[in-house]
Amino acid sequence: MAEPIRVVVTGAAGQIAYSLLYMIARGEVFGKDQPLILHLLDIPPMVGVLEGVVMELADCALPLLRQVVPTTDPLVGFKDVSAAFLVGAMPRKEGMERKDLLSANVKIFKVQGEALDKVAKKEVKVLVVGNPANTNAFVCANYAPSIPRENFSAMTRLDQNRASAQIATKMGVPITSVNNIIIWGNHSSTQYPDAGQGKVLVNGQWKSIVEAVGDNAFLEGAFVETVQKRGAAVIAARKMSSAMSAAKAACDHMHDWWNGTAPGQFVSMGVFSDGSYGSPKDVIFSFPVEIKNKQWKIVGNLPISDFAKSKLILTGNELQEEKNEALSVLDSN
Ligand SMILES: NC(=O)C1=CN([C@@H]2O[C@H](COP(=O)(O)OP(=O)(O)OC[C@H]3O[C@@H](n4cnc5c(N)ncnc54)[C@H](O)[C@@H]3O)[C@@H](O)[C@H]2O)C=CC1
Ligand SMILES: O=C(O)CCC(=O)C(=O)O
Repeated sequence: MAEPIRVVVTGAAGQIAYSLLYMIARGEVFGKDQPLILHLLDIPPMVGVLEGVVMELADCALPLLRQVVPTTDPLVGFKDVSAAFLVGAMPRKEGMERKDLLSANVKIFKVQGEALDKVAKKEVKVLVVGNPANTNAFVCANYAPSIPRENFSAMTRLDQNRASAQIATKMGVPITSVNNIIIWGNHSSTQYPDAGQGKVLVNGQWKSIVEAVGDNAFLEGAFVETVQKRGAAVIAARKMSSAMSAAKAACDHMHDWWNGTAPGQFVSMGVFSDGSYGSPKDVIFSFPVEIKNKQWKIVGNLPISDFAKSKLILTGNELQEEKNEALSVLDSN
């Protein structure tokens, strides 16, 4: 069997981590033959809860889990890690937009970027889940200059999964019969869920979603809005934000980064923009990517409708504004 790798989950005493840790430790991300040392990072007031999580992980009796390292010190939490799930942050409450969390949360990602820079493996893959995820990932990368920028990403996979589930329901097919739906831009209500390149398996044949659904008003209206507002709908219903589905999406994201995407299939990830598709450069923008040998590549030359272009501009502008605001918060500290 391979040597164990070290994987850190921040916000390890929180609700997403409660589902996420189990999925990782079962081997659902890095493989069923990859032993793991899990680092659990949270803040001092959560030490008691963290102890409970450590007890439960032991009681799960998981064969791949070789050691658990609970800590409140980022320099211990990030030491020698190969993969980092940055979940720990303040979640929004009903009535807030995710960007309302900016001033509180960007400071966390500055400290964590600095710690990653000092003690993580240089090839570490970093997935930012804590909101506002795109801008937090931007901040984290900026404070970790010795780690390649390509190693930082933000999670829009939950939005992709939500969008695929909407289409599967509409078409009455299993979720495995839907692929290549794209989430463009920010993990916020300006994101653009785009079914334009998507495919659906109907009666044994892969067809374009646009043709199979045959309802543009739906694809440009209710479908987009449902996905954009799904996080808020879950908060309104549960009085807490999405957790089980967020944990599953984080596993999907890191799994595909680690293991690659199937030929012809792409997934959505927030990554540093190179200006593709008219997006602003140097913000963390969600694009369709293909992954090989643990390296992602933006899928190029996809046809984009005028409707889609206008949506991409909107979400790109928001990311540019968030980036400026984050930089001014950090400057004033
Ligand atoms: N990108 C996405 O699709 C999604 C993002 N989220 C975001 O994920 C974040 C976490 O959500 P939940 O687990 O539900 O929240 P939670 O409140 O249950 O847990 C957050 C945990 O982070 C810890 N924490 C706070 N500051 C920390 C720091 N500096 N270092 C380490 N840990 C720290 C807290 O003590 C707490 O244990 C929120 O920002 C939420 O908005 C949630 C769902 C989906
Ligand atoms: O919506 C939020 O602010 C928290 C959870 C989240 O990001 C989501 O469910 O998409």
